Amino acid sequence: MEKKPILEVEDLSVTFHMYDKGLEQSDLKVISNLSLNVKPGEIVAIAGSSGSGKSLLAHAVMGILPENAKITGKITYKGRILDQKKKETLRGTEIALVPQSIAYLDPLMKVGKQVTGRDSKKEKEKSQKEIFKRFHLDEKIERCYPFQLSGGMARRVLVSTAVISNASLIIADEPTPGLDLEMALEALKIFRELADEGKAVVLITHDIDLAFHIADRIAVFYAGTTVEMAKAEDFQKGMEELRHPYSKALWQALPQNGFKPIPGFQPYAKYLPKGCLFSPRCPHKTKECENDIPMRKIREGYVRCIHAT
Ligand SMILES: Nc1ncnc2c1ncn2[C@@H]1O[C@H](COP(=O)(O)OP(=O)(O)OP(=O)(O)O)[C@@H](O)[C@H]1O
Ligand code: NI
Repeated sequence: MEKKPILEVEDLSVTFHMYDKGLEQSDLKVISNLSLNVKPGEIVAIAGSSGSGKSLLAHAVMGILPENAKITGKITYKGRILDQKKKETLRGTEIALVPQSIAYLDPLMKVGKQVTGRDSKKEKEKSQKEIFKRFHLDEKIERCYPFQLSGGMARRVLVSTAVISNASLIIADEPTPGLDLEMALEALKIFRELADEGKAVVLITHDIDLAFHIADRIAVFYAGTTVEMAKAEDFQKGMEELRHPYSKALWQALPQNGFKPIPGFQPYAKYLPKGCLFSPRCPHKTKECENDIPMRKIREGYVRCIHAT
C-alpha cells in the first residue's frame, strides 16, 4: 500500500505586499502554484538556483514568513491542515528546520543547551553527545557561545539540533555549505538514517549532484514553482530520463556532463513571463507556452511543460 504523505503542499502561492517609492504599493508573487509531498521514509530534495523560492517554501511550512507575506493554497501535516497556530505548536517538536543561515543560533545561549532544549532530559543529553562525536565536535563546544564557533562548527550544531529533536519532518535548508567533504557526507548520511527510521526529510540544495546521490525524489524549482518532480535515479541515468528542459539544462551544467551553462537568466518575480516561466530561455518554445501550464504525469514523474514526452 502507498504510504500517506507526512507533508503535503497543494497549490501554494506566496505573495509579498511591498511598499515601493513613497506611497506606491505592489504585490510580488514569489511562489506560485507549487505542489509537493513527502512520505515517511523519504528524502525529497529541492533543487533550483538562487531565488527560486526554496527557502520561502521552508518558511511557509514552518510559519516563519515575514508579516507582509500572504499565503494561499493548502499545507497538511499527517493529513491535518497546518494553519499558523498549528505550525507554531509543531515547530521544533514535530517539524524541525535546519535554517540556511547560521545566524539563527541564539547568540546568548550556550551551544549544548541550544541543541538539547532548555528543559533537557538525560537521554537528550546523551544523544547530543553522540551526535557531537559523529560531527567531530569536541565536548568543550557544549559550553561555548555561537560566536566562539567557526562557520562549519555552527552549521554542524544546527544540523545536530534538528537531528535530536525527534521531529517526524525535517526540513534542511542548505545544510552543507562550509562543511568539508567528510562532514558534509556525514550530515547527509545522518539525514538518510533519519529517513530510514521512517521520518520525512526535505533537503534543500543548490547542488543537484549531491541531491541525487542521497535523495529518493527531486523537485526542481524554477522562479517560484516546481517544473519537475522526478525519481533521483532519473538524474543518475541521464538527460533522456528527465522531462523538463530546465532539468535537462541543469543536468548538462554539471561538471561531469560537460559544464554547459544555460543561456539567459531566471526571471525576477516582478517580471514573470506569461504562461511557462522558463519559456524565454527554452529552445522548444511555441505560442501555446503562453497559456497556464499545469503539472502533468509522464513516466512516473511530473512535469510542467506541454512539449515534454
Ligand atoms: N521578505 C521578502 N520580501 C520580498 N521578496 C522576498 C523576501 N524574501 C525573499 N524574497 C524573494 O523571493 C524569492 C525567493 O527567495 P528564496 O529565499 O526562497 O530563494 P532560494 O531559492 O532559497 O535562494 P537561495 O538559493 O539563494 O537561498 C527571491 O527572489 C527573493 O528575492
Ligand atoms: Ni534559500
